Amino acid sequence: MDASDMLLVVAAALIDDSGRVLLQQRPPGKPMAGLWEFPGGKIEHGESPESALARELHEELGLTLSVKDLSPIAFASEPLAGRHLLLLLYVARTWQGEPVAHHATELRWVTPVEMRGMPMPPADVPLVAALVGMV
Ligand SMILES: Nc1nc2c([nH]c(=O)n2[C@H]2C[C@H](O)[C@@H](COP(=O)(O)OP(=O)(O)OP(=O)(O)O)O2)c(=O)[nH]1
Repeated sequence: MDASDMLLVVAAALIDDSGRVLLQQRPPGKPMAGLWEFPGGKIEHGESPESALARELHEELGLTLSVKDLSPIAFASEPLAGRHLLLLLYVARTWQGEPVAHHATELRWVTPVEMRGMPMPPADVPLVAALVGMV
């Protein structure tokens, strides 16, 4: 597989003071509609993973984060729709603003244990397991 076949995606586990993580529900009409995901999206040409994630969190939730607020914790590697998804998961505990669902159907703060019972994309399953051990 050529590197250009890779779908490079960054996502964030935003963790609040009580150890809950913010998930968003994918809207109707998109692939995997209705599933719950970590906010984030594709890295665009010329961006670092961290600057892409800060941009996505601003576009999707209206939050402001500095790249130093983002710590890498896990990644997933999965075939997805004829390509190969590399999903890089970061955690953040500080940001500015209150999240607003600009793209998602709904936002929900959940504990990692509650997250296990929510329908998520296949790539997220091992990421949730990694979060359970660290939040
Ligand atoms: N943001 C996010 N994307 C995920 C997760 N798990 C997972 O498989 N993905 C996939 C779904 C998409 O194929 C891709 C994220 O790209 P995206 O959000 O920019 O793409 P999209 O399909 O929603 O929409 P578009 O930009 O192509 O219109 O990664 C996750 O937890 N968070």
